[in-house]
Amino acid sequence: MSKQTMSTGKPFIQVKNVWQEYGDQTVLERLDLNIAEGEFCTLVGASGCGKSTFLRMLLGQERPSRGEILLDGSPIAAEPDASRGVVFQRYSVFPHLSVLDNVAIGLELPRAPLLGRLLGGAKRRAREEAATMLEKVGLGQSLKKYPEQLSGGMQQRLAIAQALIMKPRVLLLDEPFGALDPGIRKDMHALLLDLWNESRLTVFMVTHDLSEGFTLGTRLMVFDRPRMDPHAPGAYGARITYDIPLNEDRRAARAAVESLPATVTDHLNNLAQGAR
Ligand SMILES: Nc1ncnc2c1ncn2[C@@H]1O[C@H](COP(=O)(O)OP(=O)(O)OP(=O)(O)O)[C@@H](O)[C@H]1O
Repeated sequence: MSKQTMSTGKPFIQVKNVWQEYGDQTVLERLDLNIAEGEFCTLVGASGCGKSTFLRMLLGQERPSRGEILLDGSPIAAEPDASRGVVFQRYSVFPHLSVLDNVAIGLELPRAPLLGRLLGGAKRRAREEAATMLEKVGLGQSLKKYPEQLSGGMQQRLAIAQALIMKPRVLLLDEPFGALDPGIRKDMHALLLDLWNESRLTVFMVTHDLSEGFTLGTRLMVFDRPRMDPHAPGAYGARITYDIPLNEDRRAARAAVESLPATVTDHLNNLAQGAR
């Protein structure tokens, strides 16, 4: 499927009347979404309105209290599996493994569950595959280093390589660049778009940076709590109050921000700032 003509066929992911409640706190309510394969969804909204909760449900780490999420027409697996990769804001790499081993281990463990590590030719192939992926994310010169010897941006490149080596169909990113300097973030945007452009990867990315959301996304989703009862703060959950399709062309995405009514952009900016 070309990224230029996002599929209009059967949705890849269907979110049907999904709610998430913890005790008497409703965090999310009535989420209804259809997502085509290859879409790049950016998720913004005030702190605590359930964006990470939504990602955890997509990952299969949590089940919705009500409703269902379908992937290719079937209920999403109840546990994380190789079809979905995840990158968090804080580096989730293994500190005691080299850069190369951090990526190769993802290939080795599932293929050799008893031994833990592959041997001989299979091991060599896994390491070659890992090295190629690391080259792609710009870490080809750092294969023997350890995570503590890498900068923050390099560690996030490593985390992305670790997720992508498993060839997931869905990549979940929870504020992956939140801890990085602005210059490094720009490099990371370019890297992520390159990786996305050359794959059918469907991306969900939480960000507190609205311009990042508009720059990267083909679709921007705003989480907000439109109803609030001061006497029962947990009574109502957040919903997706804006679901804005963005053009493939990045410049057009920027134009979309400019063409929004000022009241909408002000509201979105307030939400994004409230989230910091
Ligand atoms: N396992 C849980 N048990 C109880 N409450 C939870 C649980 N997970 C999340 N919550 C609550 O759900 C709400 C939403 O949390 P979540 O982390 O999804 O928000 P968020 O939009 O990602 O926030 P932020 O932008 O600050 O990361 C919060 O009030 C949080 O305390």
